Amino acid sequence: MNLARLANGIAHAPDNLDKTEISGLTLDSRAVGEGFLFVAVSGSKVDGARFIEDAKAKGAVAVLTSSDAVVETDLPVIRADNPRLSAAKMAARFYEKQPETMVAVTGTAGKTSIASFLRQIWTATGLKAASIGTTGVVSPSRNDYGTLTTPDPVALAELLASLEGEGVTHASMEASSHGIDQFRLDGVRLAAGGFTNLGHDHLDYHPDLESYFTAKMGLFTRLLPKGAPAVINTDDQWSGRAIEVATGVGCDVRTVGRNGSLLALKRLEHERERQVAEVKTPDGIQRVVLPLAGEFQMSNALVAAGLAIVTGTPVKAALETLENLKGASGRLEKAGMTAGGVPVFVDYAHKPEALEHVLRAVRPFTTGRVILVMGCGGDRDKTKRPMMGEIANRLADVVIVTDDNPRSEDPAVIRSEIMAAAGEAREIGDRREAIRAAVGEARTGDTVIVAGKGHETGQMVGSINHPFSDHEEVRRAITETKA
Ligand SMILES: CC(=O)N[C@H]1[C@@H](OP(=O)(O)OP(=O)(O)OC[C@H]2O[C@@H](n3ccc(=O)[nH]c3=O)[C@H](O)[C@@H]2O)O[C@H](CO)[C@@H](O)[C@@H]1O[C@H](C)C(=O)N[C@@H](C)C(=O)N[C@H](CCC(=O)O)C(=O)O
Ligand SMILES: Nc1ncnc2c1ncn2[C@@H]1O[C@H](COP(=O)(O)OP(=O)(O)OP(=O)(O)O)[C@@H](O)[C@H]1O
Ligand SMILES: N[C@H](CCC[C@H](N)C(=O)O)C(=O)O
Ligand SMILES: [Mg+2]
Repeated sequence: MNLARLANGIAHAPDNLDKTEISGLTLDSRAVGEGFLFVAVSGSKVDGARFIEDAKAKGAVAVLTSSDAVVETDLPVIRADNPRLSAAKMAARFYEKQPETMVAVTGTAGKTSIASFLRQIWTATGLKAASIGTTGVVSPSRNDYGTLTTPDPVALAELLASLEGEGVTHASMEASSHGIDQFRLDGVRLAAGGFTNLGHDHLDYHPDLESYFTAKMGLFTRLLPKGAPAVINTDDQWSGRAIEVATGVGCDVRTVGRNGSLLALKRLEHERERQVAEVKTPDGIQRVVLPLAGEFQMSNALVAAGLAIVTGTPVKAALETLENLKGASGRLEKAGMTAGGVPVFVDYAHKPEALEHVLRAVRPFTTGRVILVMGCGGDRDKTKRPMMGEIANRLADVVIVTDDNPRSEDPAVIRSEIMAAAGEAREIGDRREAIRAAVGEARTGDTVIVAGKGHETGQMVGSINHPFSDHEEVRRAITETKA
């Protein structure tokens, strides 16, 4: 694409760019190819401007950087006040196509589940749908493992174009606070947005909870077009504030939950691994069956149904399809059952509120003890550690503290910070051994939860990701215990 056209109205380009053709763009010099525009931004670790010469050596033909950056290069330099935002807009212009109906969901917990549920509702009603998020990308023709919750803007734009090329018309995606803050979604043409809840997470990145909330609200204040529907869960401490913000910027706010204006949860009965609800809808009361345990899953299902409804799915169909929903991988997922009939769940709770919800969710059908295996990630918000230790100690009967992606930190130090608040908890650093111990001591009536890694397929120690799956380890432990 012609560079002058690519930059037009998005960034200030020198006058002589009419003849420069761009074959791609990237924020990472390591990904530059022949004929690329290199976007040099200052990051949390380094200043991308340091890599302009590397980018040039790899074939970059122009640079986009901030208005005030001092750069020395003979490549043409395009300037913008906010080069991350400009990069997202340029990527959208470069790749052009996107699924016709794009929906993004934000909040501390439930995004992956909702993105998956929404894709399943759309698919069940005959649409070609995809979901994009922490667990990867799922579409009628792919099931790719993911790394980031919200991909970088260029990868995202490329992905959306390729989904459109596959014939996908509806796509749901997760908007992480990092993603919103770093302008990764600013090129996405959104039809609707959703909000789940706000809890303690990522306070290593955001200065405090208030700024974390403000970042999340960027979905409504910046990313949704004026008048677009915003589906908000009513049952969180932050729901009122989120409704206020979304209403204030002119979103068409529809709420779901106990006091929902679109979908109101009137009665909820928990059975062992499913729940039955009565939901008040604009078309009257409808019975809803959800084949998943945990009240939080009902909340997620209602947000997903709400998002389907505001993007055109009939109310009755949206709620009926919930009966066949599959949980997202590693979200309170039964990974196996011991010989004594003890269910062993793998769950992605790696933050306080999630852990609390999951421990509460299994209590109604646990006649014996709740046995929990948990840890906390290295190089991530350290203040979560004692909070999660305290919750584990208060809500589980047996707690085994183990490793969960120590990354560059000393795993023993991470464990000790959890242990300091975890009462009688036991410490078994080796996650495989910890899972084996939990499964080994489970008796009929107990429930085992292995928390923190969910769908992940590796244990990150230093910078090496060692293959590791909680699902596999649970199955192995069950087999070994039976033998
Ligand atoms: C803290 C964080 O979010 N960092 C993201 C951010 O990096 P940054 O801009 O701060 O990077 P930096 O290392 O300081 O480098 C600055 C710039 O120089 C560039 N560079 C760097 C080295 C080089 O050799 N050449 C080069 O061009 C980098 O590509 C970057 O553009 O922008 C990059 C490009 O989009 C992201 O890849 C990177 O994600 C890192 C890998 C990451 O781990 N992010 C996590 C924390 C994250 O985003 N998580 C959220 C939430 C998860 C959830 O709870 O669901 C997510 O959406 O996944
Ligand atoms: N609505 C909810 N309220 C509280 N906890 C939840 C809710 N939904 C899911 N959880 C808990 O949070 C974990 C992560 O759920 P999910 O992956 O759907 O959320 P997420 O917002 O995508 O999280 P992440 O930001 O880590 O990717 C689940 O395994 C469960 O423990
Ligand atoms: N997207 C989350 C994943 C955390 C998963 C947990 N297993 C950990 O390593 O802390 C993050 O990067 O904070
Ligand atoms: Mg997620």
